[in-house]
Amino acid sequence: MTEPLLRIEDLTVRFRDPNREGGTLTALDGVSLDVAPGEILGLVGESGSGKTTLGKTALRLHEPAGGRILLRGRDIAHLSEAALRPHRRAMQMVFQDPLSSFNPRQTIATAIATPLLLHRLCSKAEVRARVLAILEEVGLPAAFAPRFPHQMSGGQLQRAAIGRALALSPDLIVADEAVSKLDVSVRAQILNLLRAVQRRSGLAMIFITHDLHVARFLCHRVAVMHFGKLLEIGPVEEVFDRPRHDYTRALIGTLHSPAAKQGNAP
Ligand SMILES: Nc1ncnc2c1ncn2[C@@H]1O[C@H](COP(=O)(O)OP(=O)(O)OP(=O)(O)O)[C@@H](O)[C@H]1O
Repeated sequence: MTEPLLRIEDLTVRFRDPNREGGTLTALDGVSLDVAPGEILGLVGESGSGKTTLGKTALRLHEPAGGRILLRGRDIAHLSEAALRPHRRAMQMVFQDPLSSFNPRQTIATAIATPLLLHRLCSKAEVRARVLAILEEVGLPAAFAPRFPHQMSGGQLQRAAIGRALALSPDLIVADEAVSKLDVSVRAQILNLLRAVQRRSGLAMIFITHDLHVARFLCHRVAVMHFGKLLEIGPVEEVFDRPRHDYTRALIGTLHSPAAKQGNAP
């Protein structure tokens, strides 16, 4: 078996409990899983089950209370911000709401160019051509380069957000409900784009979604989260067609309902 790109071992994350003075809340409880290079792993589970916490902790946007986060074999769980810097480029996140992930006073071209220059991935002379190539890669004509975020639709902005992440040639993208705010017709286009860029670039993706149709369409494997624990993980068809847990069975029940079979897929 190929070495995993990301290995998460016994990961535990606690937050301060806002409802209990001095209390803590365990958002992730001993979660272990691997992500292979070039794989799309879906994280599904109901609200509050720990999906976002897992995605963000994998990228070290949170520091875990326990466990290991091995990125290409190197444990990054407790690295300082300075020691993390070289790894940051390799791990990018795409959020649910593209509008709030862009600076409203910056054009799309500047938003894509800034991280490229910051990480010294191209020179000032090359950056314009690079930005236009990235826009093209995500299906946006060059005319979008000078636009501001409020001058774009949700789908166009999510394309730009994917482009901004791709620009850094990451090994891993965590997409957190990246299509759930989009209209159904646009949703399918963005899912197709994600699938195409993943195939083209060979990057791995953790795709967080509460929508099981979307998970089934896009992901190779799927992990089911429940109350901060990993309930089961396996190839999409296996988990959806032969779930091992009653909870998973209940969660996917809707997928096999007559309405779902009549083509409500994304
Ligand atoms: N920064 C934080 N501070 C305190 N508690 C948090 C924080 N982030 C998440 N939590 C709590 O951790 C638990 C898991 O939340 P998380 O957002 O990871 O779940 P989720 O499955 O992604 O849910 P959703 O689908 O609603 O985004 C919840 O109880 C949540 O309230």
